[in-house]
Amino acid sequence: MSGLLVVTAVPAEADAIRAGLTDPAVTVAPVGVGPAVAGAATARLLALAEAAGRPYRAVVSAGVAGGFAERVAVGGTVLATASIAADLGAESPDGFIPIDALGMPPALLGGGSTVPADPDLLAALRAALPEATVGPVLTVNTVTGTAASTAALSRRYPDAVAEAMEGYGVAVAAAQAGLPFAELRTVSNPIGPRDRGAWRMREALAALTEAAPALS
Ligand SMILES: O=C(O)c1cccc(C(=O)CC[C@H]2O[C@@H](n3cnc4c(=O)[nH]cnc43)[C@H](O)[C@@H]2O)c1
Repeated sequence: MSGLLVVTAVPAEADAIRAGLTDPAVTVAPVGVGPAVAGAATARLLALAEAAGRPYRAVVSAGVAGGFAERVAVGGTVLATASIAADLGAESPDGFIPIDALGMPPALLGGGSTVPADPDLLAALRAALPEATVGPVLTVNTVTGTAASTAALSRRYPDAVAEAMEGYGVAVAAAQAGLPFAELRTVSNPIGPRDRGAWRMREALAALTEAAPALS
């Protein structure tokens, strides 16, 4: 059995994690931005490792994220209790309806729009990162960029601590392979009106390096 597979979106996130890793059995793979490419690439990496007789033992989606300002500061670290596909569903005049509430047969929904973190893996990460903010992390296809959509998202997911773009896709790939999953994020920007210049990427990448020893 191989070690842990850590999936990031971009190479800068992978480099930051590698810089802090203490366990040589951890593989870090940058696979692209968004849940579709992240899910497909993770599934392929898991299948190749299994076919080679060296299956991974667990999967972590890791990288930077937007944080809900009242719950986590820029530069802070977040651990997901669940990864939620926040925009998977239907709009209606009465508001957003999550895919789970559309009346589809359960077999068509996979795990639904919420994939909980593996309890043991999450407990190990929490023990190693006691300062981390813990709560649901949303997966979005579109970076939230207005005050109105931030407020709407916050109303729909009042416990959510952060949003990113890959966690749910990676989680579904891990679940299909029967592997434990967790999501670890560091906050590069507050969720809110778009201000790309205010993203603190360097600070968030440094926090990823600091958190990396927890990945073992
Ligand atoms: O400049 C942009 O608007 C932009 C749009 C998409 C991706 C990026 C990246 O730099 C990719 C990195 C990665 O960052 C995660 N991330 C960071 N902050 C947020 C956020 O506020 N909302 C959603 N995702 C965020 C995400 O996982 C990207 O893959 C730049």
